[in-house]
Amino acid sequence: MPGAAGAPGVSAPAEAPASAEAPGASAPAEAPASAGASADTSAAPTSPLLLAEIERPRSGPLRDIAATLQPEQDALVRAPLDVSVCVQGAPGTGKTAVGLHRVAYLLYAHPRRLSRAGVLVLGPNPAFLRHIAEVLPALGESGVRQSTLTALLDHGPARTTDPAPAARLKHDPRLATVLHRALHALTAAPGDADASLTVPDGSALWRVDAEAVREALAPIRTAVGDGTLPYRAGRERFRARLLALVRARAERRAGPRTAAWERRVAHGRPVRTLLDTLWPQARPEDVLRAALAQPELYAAGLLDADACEALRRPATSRARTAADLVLLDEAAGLLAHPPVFGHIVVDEAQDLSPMECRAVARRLGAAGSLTVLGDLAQGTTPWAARDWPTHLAHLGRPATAYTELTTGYRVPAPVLDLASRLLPRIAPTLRPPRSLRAEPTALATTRATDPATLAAAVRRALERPGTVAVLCAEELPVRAMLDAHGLPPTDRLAVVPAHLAKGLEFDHVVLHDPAAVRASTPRGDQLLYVALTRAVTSLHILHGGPSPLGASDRNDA
Ligand SMILES: Nc1ncnc2c1ncn2[C@@H]1O[C@H](COP(=O)(O)OP(=O)(O)OP(=O)(O)O)[C@@H](O)[C@H]1O
Repeated sequence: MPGAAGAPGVSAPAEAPASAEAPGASAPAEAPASAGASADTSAAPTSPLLLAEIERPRSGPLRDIAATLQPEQDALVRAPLDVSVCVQGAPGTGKTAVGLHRVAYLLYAHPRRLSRAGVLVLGPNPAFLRHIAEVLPALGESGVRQSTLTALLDHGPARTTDPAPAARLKHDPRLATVLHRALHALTAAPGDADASLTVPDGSALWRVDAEAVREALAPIRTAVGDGTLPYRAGRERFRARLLALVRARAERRAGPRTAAWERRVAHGRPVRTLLDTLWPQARPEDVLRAALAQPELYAAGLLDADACEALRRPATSRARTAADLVLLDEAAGLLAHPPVFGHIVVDEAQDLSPMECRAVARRLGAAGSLTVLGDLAQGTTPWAARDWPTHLAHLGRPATAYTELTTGYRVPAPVLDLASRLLPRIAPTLRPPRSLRAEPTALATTRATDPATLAAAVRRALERPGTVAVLCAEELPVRAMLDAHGLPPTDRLAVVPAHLAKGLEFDHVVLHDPAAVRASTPRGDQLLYVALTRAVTSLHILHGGPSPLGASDRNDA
């Protein structure tokens, strides 16, 4: 393993361990706080260099932190390539930064293996990808694919939406079995395969009887049935077996055959017709359509009648929802394996559904490893992870090493302490984070949400250096309020709906109407937790009702 001096942009801090150890030894137990390594820098004085670096005003996207990487972060960055790591971390503990520096380090340490196998960084949305886009190039790495999951799956856009119950069901891992059964039903069971093969060849006719065809088909069908062979590869293997049977008969009577003869027979009409009967061509859409048209047929023992009804869609429907794209990917994965990567970083992993986790797992090579970054407390999707062991199993790496980070670099202490009041409700097993930065005047609250108060709060924030964001439930009404007061969006001022703020950070945040943010989604407490934890320097909360989380109204941000 190269020494600290070698890796470009990933130099070890003075206190860093000399060699990389896998953080944590095993998958987390049910209560993750007790498992693996955990952060506690309470004894270490905070270096002025580190504080200056964190507090340097933002003028653009996330920066590299190579010069001030902390020992607990460095150990994660340098975990060996064949070790998958899961980092549970409170907001602003440096998970994203760690994941990106790990990519740079691994590419430095294993250039040939990883440039051949490829590295993928998955983020929750395009705004997040823009936020992190500069880090890897700054560390000297430009060949890494950075993508959202939807863009990676590449099954086109969603054209409509599912009712909530149907969407939840479609993200349920039992749908993998439903699709598998639907595909399996497309092939005739060997017992039903009463088809023989007759191949005309000049003046000869080569016959393979139905019994021999059945025998050829059975083991291939079993391999596809138990998931060891993709469907399309099964069809080609069946074709090859049929060809071998015809060739054996022809060679017994007429001597050796040529490669051209083999090609002609393998792709000629008799073999093609038999294949289409016993092993028809299938597209992902066919599998999904079949499964949703008659869910009760394929979901027996898995889903009850109500669930089947919620899933049902006429076979003629061309509707395509976001969840359908994930199911199409599952079906496509049954037909043929997608290209794989040598290492995948999954950021905001807590928000993936089990079916989305499977889409990630499909793209990880057999020898590949994962860096899973997330926070159970920030799970805002209806299917967000409730615990890591289950999630890591869906990601195909149940034995992933687990680490919990609790030292907050981004968010000042008064703000992080306020947000942490939500933790007993949203993630009771997690330990509250501890901010590295005291910043006693970082938090202000005002009991008013009207446009004039909002504009005044924004103007006050703009007087200070750095970026300003208004976080809110809905973007357009807030933009209209600011426009009316001569405050259009600029390089320094953004209006961001809370559900798109995940992973982002701003020097100053004005949180407009937290009650509306909370009410905007069933996992409103989690969304509020995200919104409360985006500020590096100041958070000003404008609220209409009782003070959020019992914060006393103060106007000193
Ligand atoms: N060692 C460090 N030195 C300097 N800055 C750091 C360090 N660690 C983290 N930071 C800074 O803290 C901020 C938060 O980091 P990051 O976005 O990686 O946190 P996160 O855990 O992914 O947060 P979230 O859960 O909100 O997505 C960033 O500005 C990052 O550069």
